[in-house]
Amino acid sequence: MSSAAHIVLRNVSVAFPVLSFRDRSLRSRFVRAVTLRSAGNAPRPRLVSALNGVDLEIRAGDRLGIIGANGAGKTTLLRVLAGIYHPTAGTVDVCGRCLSLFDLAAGFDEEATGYENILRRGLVIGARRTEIEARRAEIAEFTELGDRLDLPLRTYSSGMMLRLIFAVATAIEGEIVLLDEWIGVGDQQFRKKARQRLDAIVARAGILVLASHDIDLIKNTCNRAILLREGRIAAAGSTEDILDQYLAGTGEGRA
Ligand SMILES: Nc1ncnc2c1ncn2[C@@H]1O[C@H](COP(=O)(O)OP(=O)(O)OP(=O)(O)O)[C@@H](O)[C@H]1O
Repeated sequence: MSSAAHIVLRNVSVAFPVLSFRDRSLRSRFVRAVTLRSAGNAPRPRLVSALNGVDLEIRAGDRLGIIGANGAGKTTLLRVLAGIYHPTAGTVDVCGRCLSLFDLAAGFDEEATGYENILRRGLVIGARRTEIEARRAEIAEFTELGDRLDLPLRTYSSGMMLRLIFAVATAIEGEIVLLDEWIGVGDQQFRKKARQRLDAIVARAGILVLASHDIDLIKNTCNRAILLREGRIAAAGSTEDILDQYLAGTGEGRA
């Protein structure tokens, strides 16, 4: 796999327009219509800022941890890197094939069979149809779900569902792996198998970006980290330094 993978973000911001419940309600719309308010008086959405002026360069060999409190912008940043969100300002340059191992439920259809969902989910995480079809048998075997793969997804337990998600996610390779903290999946035996497979994927990837609240996971996986605070990069540096700053901010201190 090429080692030329890189990511450059310049001054990236993401803001979401949000209408309040009151502005969206049918009653409010009806009242506005009967009082003949002009379009100029239509409610303006409030903007929620999720990322603000983010500058970031990630090079081949980097294992970047993204840490920050709830709502700091971690998932939004992963989604920008995956091309799911386009920035409202700034530029994003991602060179290399991205494997998006987060947003676990995306692409699944409750009424479709396990086999059909293998294809759907594979396409969502960035694989080509031919690639998924070529690995179908291998993915099915890894799930250990046997004939149940012919049944609709709505009949699966949550553990079975996780097996399917994980098997698809880790059958495909990417130069850039985007991940959050969902690794603790399934029962004990499956978790061990899953962890080994994920480690192999991460080892082969040129770049890993891991967004997590799990300090040990970041410490054991990443060589660089950024601390996000209210959508901005508050600090960037070695994993050790950034975890120190994060834990000092939360008042937890280091173990
Ligand atoms: N679709 C959306 N519409 C409106 N606001 C959003 C949307 N997605 C995220 N936000 C807001 O953007 C900010 C960043 O959210 P994000 O999910 O990226 O944070 P996070 O760091 O991943 O949080 P957590 O650790 O809780 O998962 C939050 O204020 C959130 O409310």
